[in-house]
Amino acid sequence: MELVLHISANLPREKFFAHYSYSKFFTAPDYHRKFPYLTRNPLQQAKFHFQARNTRNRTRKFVLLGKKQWLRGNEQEQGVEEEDEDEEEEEEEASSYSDNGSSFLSLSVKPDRNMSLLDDYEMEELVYESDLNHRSGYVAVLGKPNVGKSTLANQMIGQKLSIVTDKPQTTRHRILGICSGAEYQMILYDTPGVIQKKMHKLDSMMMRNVRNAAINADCVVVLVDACKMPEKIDEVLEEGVGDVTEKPPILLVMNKKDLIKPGEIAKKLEWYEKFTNVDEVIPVSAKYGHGVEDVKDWILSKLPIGPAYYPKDIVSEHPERFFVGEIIREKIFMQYRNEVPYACQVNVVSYKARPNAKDFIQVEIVVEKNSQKIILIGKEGRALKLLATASRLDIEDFLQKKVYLEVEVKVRENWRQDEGLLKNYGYGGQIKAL
Ligand SMILES: Nc1nc2c(ncn2[C@@H]2O[C@H](COP(=O)(O)OP(=O)(O)OP(=O)(O)O)[C@@H](O)[C@H]2O)c(=O)[nH]1
Repeated sequence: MELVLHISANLPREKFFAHYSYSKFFTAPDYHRKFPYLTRNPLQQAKFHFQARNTRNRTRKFVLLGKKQWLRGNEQEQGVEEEDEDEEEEEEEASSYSDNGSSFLSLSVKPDRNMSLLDDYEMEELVYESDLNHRSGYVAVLGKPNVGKSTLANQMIGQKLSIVTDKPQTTRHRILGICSGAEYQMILYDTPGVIQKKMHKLDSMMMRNVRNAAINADCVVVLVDACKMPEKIDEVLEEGVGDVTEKPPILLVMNKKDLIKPGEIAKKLEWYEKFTNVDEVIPVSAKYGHGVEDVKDWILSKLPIGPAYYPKDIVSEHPERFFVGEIIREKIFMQYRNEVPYACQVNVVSYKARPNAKDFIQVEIVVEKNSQKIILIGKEGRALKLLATASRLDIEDFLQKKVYLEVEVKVRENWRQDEGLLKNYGYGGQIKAL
C-alpha cells in the first residue's frame, strides 16, 4: 500500500528539502526552486506519493522512494499532511524495508531502463517518451589530468557542475551531468583524470571509479590536449575500458584547439586518425564552446533508441551539499599554492535548512599535517576568512539563497592512504545518504 501525502502549495522548498539528502538539482526557476523533485532512490525501501502545486497553480504528483523515517515525526511541523487511511499498516510495511544506520547510494550502477525513473505525471506529460526516435544513454568522459574534461562536460550541460582549475586532478568524484534535448538524453560521467603514478590509495580508488564509469557507458569520449605532442591513448583506454570485451564506440576529442595554429590542428588530427584505434577524431575548444555541438552530434549517433532515464529538467543526481563541498574545494585550489590543495578534503558535516534564518552549513577541511593547517588558517585566521567568504558568495549564487557558512580545519594524518576514511569521504564510488 502506498502512503499519499499532500504538500501545501506554499511549503518552502528548504523545509521540505531537509527531509532527504538524495535530491535533484533543477534549473527551472519558479517551480523547481520551490519543490525539489522527489524521485527514484536506488534503495527503494518505501514509496511515497506527494502532490504539490506550482506557481502557475498546476498540480503535480511526486513519488518519493525512500525511507519512511525521513518524514516520520516531523510531518505536521513541516507542513506536510498525511492523507492515509491505514497508517499503521503502512508504517509496518515501510519499517520492514528500512535499516537504521546511514545508507549508501551507488553512483556506478546504471539503472534498468525498464524500471521507469519517471513518475505518472511525467509519463503523461512527456509525450516524446513514446517517440521512436528518442535516444538516451551513458557517456564516459576519459582523459589525462588537465585536458579539459570538466570544461567540456560543463559546456555540454550548459552550466557549471564540475570544478575547473588550472591544476591537474581537481576532479575527484565522478559528476553525473545530464544533458537533455527534446529528442535525447546523455548522461555524462566526468571522471577523475587518469593517473599514471599511483601515489596514494586515494588515486587507486579514483581509478576504480573511472573504470566503473566506462563499463557502464554506451560510448566513450577520450580527451587529449591539442598543445601536447600527439601520443597514443592506449593507456587511457586500457585504464578506462581495458577489460571490457565489447568496447563501446570511442570518440577522440582534441581539446584546446584555440591554443594552436590551424595548420598544426590538421597535422595532429591526421596523426590521431592514423595511430589511434578510435571511431572518430573531433578538434574542439571546450573553453570557448567551439566544436562542442559536433561532439554532441557524435554521441547522439551512438546512443541507443530509448526513453529518458531522468526527467528532462534534471542536470545532475548529486545532492546539493555535494556541490557545496566542490565549490569550497575550487576556492582552495584558487587561493593556496603547491601541495596544500591536494592534501585537502572538504566534508560538509551539516547542512541545516532553516525556514526563518539563513541555511546553516558546517564544513570541515581535512589536511594531512599541522603545517598545512597553519597555512590554511593564515595569520590571525585571515586566509581562512577569505576562503570562507569567497566560498559563501559562490554557494549563495549556486543555491540562490543566503547561507551561514562555518569552516573548521582538522588534521588527519595520511588520510589519503586510509581506505576506511576514503570510503567515508565518498571515494568508494558511492555517496552517503544521510
Ligand atoms: N585555452 C583553453 N583552455 C582550456 C580549454 N579547455 C579547458 N581549458 C583549461 O584547462 C584547464 C583544465 O581544465 P579542466 O576542465 O579542469 O580539466 P580536467 O581534465 O577536468 O582536469 P582534471 O580535474 O585534472 O581531470 C583549465 O584551466 C581550463 O580552463 C580549451 O578549450 N582551451
